[in-house]
Amino acid sequence: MSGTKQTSDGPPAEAAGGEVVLEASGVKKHFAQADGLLDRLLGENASVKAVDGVDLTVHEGETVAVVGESGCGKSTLGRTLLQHYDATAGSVRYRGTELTDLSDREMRAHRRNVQMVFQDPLASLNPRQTVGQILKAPMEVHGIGDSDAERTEIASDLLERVGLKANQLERYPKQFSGGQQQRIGIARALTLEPDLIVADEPVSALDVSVQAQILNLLQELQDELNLSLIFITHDLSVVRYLADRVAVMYLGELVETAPTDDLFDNPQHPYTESLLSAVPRIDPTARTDRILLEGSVPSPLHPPSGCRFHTRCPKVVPPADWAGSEEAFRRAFRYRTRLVAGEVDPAAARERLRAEGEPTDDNRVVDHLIEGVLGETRAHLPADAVTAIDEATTAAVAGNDERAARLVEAAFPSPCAGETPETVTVDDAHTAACHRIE
Ligand SMILES: Nc1ncnc2c1ncn2[C@@H]1O[C@H](COP(=O)(O)OP(=O)(O)OP(=O)(O)O)[C@@H](O)[C@H]1O
Repeated sequence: MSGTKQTSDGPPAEAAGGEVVLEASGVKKHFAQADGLLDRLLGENASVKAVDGVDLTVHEGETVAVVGESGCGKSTLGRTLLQHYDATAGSVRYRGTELTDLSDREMRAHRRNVQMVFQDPLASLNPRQTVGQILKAPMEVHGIGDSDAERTEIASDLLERVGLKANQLERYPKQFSGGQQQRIGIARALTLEPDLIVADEPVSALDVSVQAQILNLLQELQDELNLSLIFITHDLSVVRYLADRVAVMYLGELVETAPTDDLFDNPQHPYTESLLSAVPRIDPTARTDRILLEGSVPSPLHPPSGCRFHTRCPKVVPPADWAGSEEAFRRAFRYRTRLVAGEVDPAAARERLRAEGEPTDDNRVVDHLIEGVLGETRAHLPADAVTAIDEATTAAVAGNDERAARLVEAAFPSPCAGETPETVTVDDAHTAACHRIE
């Protein structure tokens, strides 16, 4: 469509209902950290790659949900977009102005445009201040209202707007329930009339019974004030009716971004599929089997090569010359991942055999380990794959973990481990980064 602004990860501005408010491109936030005693002694620092090259665009009046498991980098992304953290690399533009270049004075003035609502409302409110003081403090800093009386009036209006009573201004945060405290947190975020709010897990610390009320409040305020909202959550089930678009984050990167209905109806990335499989469906015929991911998010100190999700992906791609079935490859690949991560434990296997009164010689331990992971799949693997697994497991049982890792890496290569997937446009504003997508 001519004259319509098309952004890399988002829908055309007109389709999204407004101009671009925030545009992040290639944003990284790395935290310096000495990796271990040896590294510290050698002066070598690894960095925690909490956010590692994110493109994200938010339009006026739009809600973009950022979802992913704990530790994927969602909060760090939110704080970096708001410049609470300096970006390690990349660009963050607010209504066309590059934020990473602003002077301290310019940044102070900019801060009123963007605000944050936090997960733990009580921890984010000063316990020694009354609600009135909490709401009026930012107004004083930014010169809003000509007098204390005027600021008190604005604070009273705000309190009523978030569903509390104006006469509660003199109370302290701990005199309120969790849901009410979050209403105060939201009122505080609104004091400076921002354009954009980043809400970081705003309901996950609240009782289920009040979560919907707070979500409804956010939505009402957003409609009323034409706010843009970045909604950070680990729980995809809360975003379906709240978000216009969803960005799925895994280990510092966005793996899929799509309009909400598209993402729910036509997920492309196996990580998105696994998150969606955990979302309860109202329509039982639409039920999909739960995909259980093994383990937790790997450390962002040393993220996996290639596609960062490959160590947990249920759909890892076999090499072109693989002679067996995809399913057999994936079982073998899972074994590779565990051997490489040092998670195959010969001592524990020997102990189990002993407890069951079985022989505990090395050959028996090797068989027991392979049996535990591969089961009947072993019979469906090509002969050279079986040989590689036997040799690698024998090396692990002999204590040579490095050789074990080398053997399985050579026997079970995958493009997912070897090459970083490109971000592909699936459909209009729907993008995903996975080797399975052409
Ligand atoms: N200040 C910091 N210094 C070092 N590492 C950090 C820092 N802040 C976050 N991290 C690390 O960065 C990674 C991403 O953390 P982040 O809190 O952004 O993830 P998240 O997806 O928001 O998870 P959660 O929902 O648990 O907060 C984690 O491994 C975390 O330990």
